[in-house]
Amino acid sequence: MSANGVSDSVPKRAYVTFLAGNGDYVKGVVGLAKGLRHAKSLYPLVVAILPDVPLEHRDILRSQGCIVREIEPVYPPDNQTQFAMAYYVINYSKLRIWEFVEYEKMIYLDGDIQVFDNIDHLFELDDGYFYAVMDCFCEKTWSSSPQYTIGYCQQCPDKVKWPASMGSPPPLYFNAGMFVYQPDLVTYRRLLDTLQLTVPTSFAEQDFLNMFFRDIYKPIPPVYNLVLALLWRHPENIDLGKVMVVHYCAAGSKPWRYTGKEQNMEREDIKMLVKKWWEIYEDESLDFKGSAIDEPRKLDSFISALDEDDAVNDQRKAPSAA
Ligand SMILES: O=c1ccn([C@@H]2O[C@H](COP(=O)(O)OP(=O)(O)O[C@H]3O[C@H](CO)[C@H](O)[C@H](O)[C@H]3O)[C@@H](O)[C@H]2O)c(=O)[nH]1
Ligand SMILES: O[C@H]1[C@H](O)[C@@H](O)[C@H](O)[C@@H](O)[C@H]1O
Ligand SMILES: [Mn+2]
Repeated sequence: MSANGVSDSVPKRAYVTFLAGNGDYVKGVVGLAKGLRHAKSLYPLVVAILPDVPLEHRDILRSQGCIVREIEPVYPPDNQTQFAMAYYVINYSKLRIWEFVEYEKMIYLDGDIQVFDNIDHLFELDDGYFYAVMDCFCEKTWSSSPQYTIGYCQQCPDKVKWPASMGSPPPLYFNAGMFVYQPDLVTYRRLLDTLQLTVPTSFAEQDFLNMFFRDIYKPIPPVYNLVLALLWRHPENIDLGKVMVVHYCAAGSKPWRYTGKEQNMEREDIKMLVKKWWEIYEDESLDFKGSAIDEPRKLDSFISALDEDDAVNDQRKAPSAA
């Protein structure tokens, strides 16, 4: 038994997301915390936050039952950020989540993801691999890639075949908005060291993680991270009724900013998915009812303080030797 009465044999698992800045992504994280509760997930949501997240937002997250952990930003090598899309550069800080070794296994979810069904079973996947959903190369965000240029997508590799003249086809590439991984300090150090030797590329840490974990990457089905563009680019690969996790990553699809004006956003399936996100976000019955959970390190010192109190109490209760 550990000090807080939880059996040590229960595997230490948690969901984890990332939050930066004082903008409206905090809404996404609140929505995600409520979505995990709605799906009756057994594990908490840790929010790795950059120092620029304001106090009011941290309080909102704690009041929603999240475990808030401040992390230091991670920067790519000096003066080379111009190669990555500016908007994505802060995502290198995500690498800090490998440091969360008080958990044996974690599921990372972007703040613009919603979980509509319980996915706790993903924690049972074999150790030693990196699990994530294969991305799609068909949207304009990919327009500077060779894949996009020739119309090749790993979602339908036989439609436009990778020409032999271009060498072997690119290795499988995952979307880094959702993945199952094991925190580990050796890996953490290697990630940070390797980053300093790596020239940043368009999709920042997503490209980097793809390169780093290439040999142990195992694809999982798109039901665990529906990259919305799959709905119009590869509808034959998607059965919407079976989708458990939705990633509102397509341009104009963030539910808290949705106007319906951008391309594809007028689609009925998109309107339905945005509505479903709002239903969870606005459902007061999904608000956290317990008392705010402090970050683990502080909780540890709180527990040891309690233990000290117990020791004092025990002394008080102990019959006098005299
Ligand atoms: O101002 C911001 C911007 C981003 N984020 C966090 O960073 C995550 C990633 O940003 P987006 O979700 O907007 O990015 P995309 O989904 O379009 O990007 C994809 O490519 C990125 C490349 O850097 C990352 O890998 C990301 O996880 C992956 O889903 C957000 O969900 C959110 O958790 C913030 O907190 N504040
Ligand atoms: O991570 C990116 C991002 O999510 C984009 O919105 C999407 O178009 C890309 O396919 C993906 O690689
Ligand atoms: Mn995202």
